[in-house]
This record gives sequence, structure tokens and C-alpha cells, in this order.
Amino acid sequence: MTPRQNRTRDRAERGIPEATVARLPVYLRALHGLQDRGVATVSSEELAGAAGVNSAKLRKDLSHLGSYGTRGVGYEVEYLVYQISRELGLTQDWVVAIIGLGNLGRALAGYGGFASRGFRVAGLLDADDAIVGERISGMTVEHVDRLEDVIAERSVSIAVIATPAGAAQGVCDRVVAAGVTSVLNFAPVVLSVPDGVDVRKVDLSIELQILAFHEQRKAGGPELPDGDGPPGPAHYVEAVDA
Ligand SMILES: NC(=O)c1ccc[n+]([C@@H]2O[C@H](COP(=O)([O-])OP(=O)(O)OC[C@H]3O[C@@H](n4cnc5c(N)ncnc54)[C@H](O)[C@@H]3O)[C@@H](O)[C@H]2O)c1
Repeated sequence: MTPRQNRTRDRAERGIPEATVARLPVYLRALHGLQDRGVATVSSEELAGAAGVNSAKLRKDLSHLGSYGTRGVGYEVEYLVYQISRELGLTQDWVVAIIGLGNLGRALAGYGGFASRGFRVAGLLDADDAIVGERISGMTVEHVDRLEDVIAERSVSIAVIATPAGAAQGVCDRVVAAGVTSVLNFAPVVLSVPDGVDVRKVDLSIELQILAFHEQRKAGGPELPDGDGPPGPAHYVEAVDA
């Protein structure tokens, strides 16, 4: 069982509501702000104010983590940061492999934002001998024949698929068989995976089409009966944000 599955099971057993889980990053951001100002302890009222929730809800949320604070003192900021980070899985690195190092894979490999969010790219794999051996962002591209070995040797937990559509399902089947349970798919194809595997699909052309739809509406274009159009852009950025 992967650490993420373990944590999901623990959470379910301890009964932490998803709404609470969704507020934890907000508390964490507020706590980081307090840490930056050198604040060591914080009352539930202060923290609730900084996070924009009411203090009863905050106390209830934190009680799910086993954190009750000390009467008259409040919560110890550093320890609460640790507890929330642990709950969210931020105390460990998530190891990522990118498969397909064409235009998109290269851009992703060079994206600096992964590391600061706890994601470490540890494998770049491609099927093209002309690309294998190339250095991209300080890493050497390996042949996709080594996919299973790379996943096992480096404990890869997230696979990013940036191959052409026709190759994506085959790559997906291999990463899943090798034990990966999280896949971020950029190929324009719906991947079939067994239960217990999470796939997030990013499709920029769908995002653009939705924006085009809303642009058309703003410009007074064809009116559709309620419910016939796609949801607002905010509903769809979810996959990109994940
Ligand atoms: N999701 C989006 O918003 C978005 C945007 C652009 C492109 N795409 C899609 O992302 C994918 C990559 O786009 P691109 O422009 O980088 O394409 P590309 O052709 O430049 O790169 C694809 C790479 O995959 C490699 N490849 C092919 N089969 C493979 C296999 N079995 N195993 C490993 N590597 C393999 C190729 O050698 C190539 O280097 C395409 O499916 C494309 O449609 C998605």
C-alpha cells in the first residue's frame, strides 16, 4: 500500500471530513504567515481570523487531527504546521516520472514549480532513440524500456504521461502494473485504469473551448437554454490546479 493510500485509509478510519481536509491548506497558509512573523503560539480566534473561518469550526477541524491547543495559550504554531503538513502528505517528497519528452514533456521537466510544492521529478523516459540520452533540465532521458525499473528503483508514485494519444494507454497500463496509483495524463485520450488508481486529465484545448464559449456569450452570441452550456471556467481549472 502506498503512503497516500495509507493516509486515505487512516483518514477514513479517523473520520476526518473532506470539508475539513479542504480547509487544512488554508490554515497552513495562515500558519506560515504567523511563522514568518516569528509568532510561536496562536489562539483559535486569531488563527480563525487569519484563515477567514469561525473559531468553533477551526477548533472542530483541528480536533480531527488530535490537536486541541492549550487553554489560555492556544496552539503551538510550529507543531500545528507539522501536524497539518503530515496530514496533507507534504512532509514527504512525491516522486514523479515524465513519460514522453516531446514539446510538452520538456516544458514540464523544466518547470521549477514542482520542487517547491514537494514534487521531485526523478525520471524522464522516451521511446525515441534520438531523444534517449539527451540531457534535459539536468537529467538524462532514459529509454521507456526501463520504465518498470525506474519506477521501482526511485519509488515513483506519480506518472506524467505526455506521449501521443496512441501510446498513452500502453504506457498507463505499464505504470499501473508497476505499482503507480496516480497518473497525470496530457494525451487527448480517456485512460482506463483499475479501481484505486487516480487519473487526472489535463486538456488545454477543452479549457480554450470553454473560454471561447464564454467569450461568445459575453459578446452576445447564441443564447442557450439554462444548463446547455459548459460550466464556468472556474469549474474546469480544477484539473490544472491539482
Ligand atoms: N493536455 C494538453 O493540454 C496538451 C497540450 C499539448 C499537447 N498535448 C498532448 O500531449 C502529448 C505530447 O504532446 P507533444 O506536443 O509534446 O508531442 P511530441 O510529439 O512533441 O512528443 C511526444 C513524445 O512522446 C514520445 N513517445 C511516443 N511513444 C512513446 C512511448 N510509447 N513511450 C514513451 N515515449 C513515447 C515521442 O518519442 C515524443 O518524444 C500529445 O498527446 C499531445 O496531444 C496535450
